[in-house]
Amino acid sequence: MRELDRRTIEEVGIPAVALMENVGRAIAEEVIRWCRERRDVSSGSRQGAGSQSESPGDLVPAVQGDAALRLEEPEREHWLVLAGKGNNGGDGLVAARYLREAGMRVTIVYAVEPGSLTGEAALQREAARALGIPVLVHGEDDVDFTACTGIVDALLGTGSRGAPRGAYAELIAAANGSGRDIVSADIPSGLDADTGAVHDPCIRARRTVCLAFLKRGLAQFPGAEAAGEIVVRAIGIPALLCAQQNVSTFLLTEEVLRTRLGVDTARRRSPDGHKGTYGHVLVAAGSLPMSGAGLLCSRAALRAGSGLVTWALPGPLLPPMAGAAPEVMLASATAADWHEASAARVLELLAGRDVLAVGPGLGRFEGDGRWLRTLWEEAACPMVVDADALNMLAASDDLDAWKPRQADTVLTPHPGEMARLAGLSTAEVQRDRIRLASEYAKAHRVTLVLKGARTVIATPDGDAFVNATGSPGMATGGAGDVLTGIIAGLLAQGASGPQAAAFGVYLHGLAGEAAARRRAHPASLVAGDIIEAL
Ligand SMILES: NC(=O)C1=CN([C@@H]2O[C@H](COP(=O)(O)OP(=O)(O)OC[C@H]3O[C@@H](n4cnc5c(N)ncnc54)[C@H](O)[C@@H]3O)[C@@H](O)[C@H]2O)[C@@H](O)CC1
Ligand SMILES: Nc1ncnc2c1ncn2[C@@H]1O[C@H](COP(=O)(O)OP(=O)(O)O)[C@@H](O)[C@H]1O
Ligand SMILES: [K+]
Repeated sequence: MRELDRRTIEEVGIPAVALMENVGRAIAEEVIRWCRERRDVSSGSRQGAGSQSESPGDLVPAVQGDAALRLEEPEREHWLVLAGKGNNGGDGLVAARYLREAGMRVTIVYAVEPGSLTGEAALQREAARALGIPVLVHGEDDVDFTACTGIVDALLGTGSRGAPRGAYAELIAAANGSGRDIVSADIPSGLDADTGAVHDPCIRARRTVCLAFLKRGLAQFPGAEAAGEIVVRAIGIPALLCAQQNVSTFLLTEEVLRTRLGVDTARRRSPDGHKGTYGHVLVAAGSLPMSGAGLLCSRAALRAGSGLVTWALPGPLLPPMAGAAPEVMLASATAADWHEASAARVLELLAGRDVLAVGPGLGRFEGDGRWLRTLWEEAACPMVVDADALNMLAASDDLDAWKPRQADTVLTPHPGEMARLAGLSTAEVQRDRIRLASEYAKAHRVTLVLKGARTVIATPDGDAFVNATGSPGMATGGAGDVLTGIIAGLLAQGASGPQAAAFGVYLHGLAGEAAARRRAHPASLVAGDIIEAL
């Protein structure tokens, strides 16, 4: 049993069966929500075998007053609930009851002889039996997966060890092979909840109802792919215990942004606000071959709501960039290319400005480590460090000797940059993204944004947030420069480092999704589209 469950049950005295009831209900609600959304997408088209079968015993759905458990024409649905012999199976059996109460057809498929269930799961077996929910037993009865409209995977949960064996493996393979939508209880059966290792076989879920808190293995690839959409649902474990138990990894939702991070997700603007109200970003970025990076970053900062943006760039870039984005102010930071002493000019330009974004498209130059160190130590305002500025940071072997920054600092590495920062290979970074990001953020007192699908935002205090917004179309040059601008723009409006980083990543992903929808194909997305979708 998980430590949190144990403490809730033994120390607080909440009965295990009460938790299981909450779990099963949450799973049923998510199944019903799935059915509704699926129907919305297929605009009412009837599907599956449910439509040709009778409703369960001509029952009138008993949950008509409960919106989360209500479904129009529930008899069109016939779900199989695959139940293992442990508590995960017990969760599924409770869900079966609620789905049945909603008027859906439900058949329980036991992986093992039901008489072998014990404890709370055995109680649920009896309740399901008393209600007359149809039962099949793997190995004894034929299970026709094609006759169902969806599958609840309650085979294996956090008590699972190693690759699924025997009946479990056979049911997982059959469920995947059926092509039916699968909603998993807690974790997709076959996934290691801690490491994210995907065993063979492993359920391929459309949605995973993760119970009580985000399991790390679900939040990162390849586990994330098996989990599908992740929903974290409360199950009655007191928040106090979660805090004491150091639950520190969260799925980044609007609610988490509001409650855990204190973000005003409505982004209210004061009716009498003026451009000065919303801050001024200085972007130190761009070089001749990579001028667009600075432009994208500056435009994104404005679209994120910063009142003013000035782009500090090499003088020779000024004429070609003039007018490229009329809203962006330009300031020459050096007569020719970037050089070590130009840090002083950037600091001069920072006077009266609120945030420094540094890195996109800079390139590397002689003395760049000292250049960055000057900015790091002397810029008293919040700072976002990206791209080549991260490589400068990584190349500096005396980072610990740098004067610690007092203002918020946000680093935004992609996995390759993170590898250089941490002295690891990219593969090693990807293997354990959450732990690595958290350790780095705590050790260096920065907010670290480890980019890529399911971006991780780690705070200096040890929290980690996993973002689920975004589109594969965002794997395109310049998308990271846009993110840097967004985070800087939010910092300029008064957000803290963790707030700006988390909200920025969330908004960047939403904009990427919207931009991808606007194109004929996500592959056609370019970074500028993300800015236009903000
Ligand atoms: N009271 C609690 O502790 C609560 C637990 N909850 C649920 O309980 C789950 C954990 O339950 P359990 O600890 O009972 O464990 P599981 O239900 O995950 O599985 C344990 C059972 O599966 C078998 N098994 C393990 N690995 C296997 C493999 N590779 N192949 C085949 N069989 C395997 C074991 O022999 C055991 O019978 C959670 O994921 C969650 O769904 C929730 O109901 C909330 C409350
Ligand atoms: N498959 C994906 N799903 C979601 N977001 C993605 C995906 N691929 C890339 N992104 C996002 O796009 C951005 C790419 O940034 P980066 O690699 O720094 O590109 P660049 O340096 O070209 O700007 C990051 O924010 C990353 O999280
Ligand atoms: K499961």
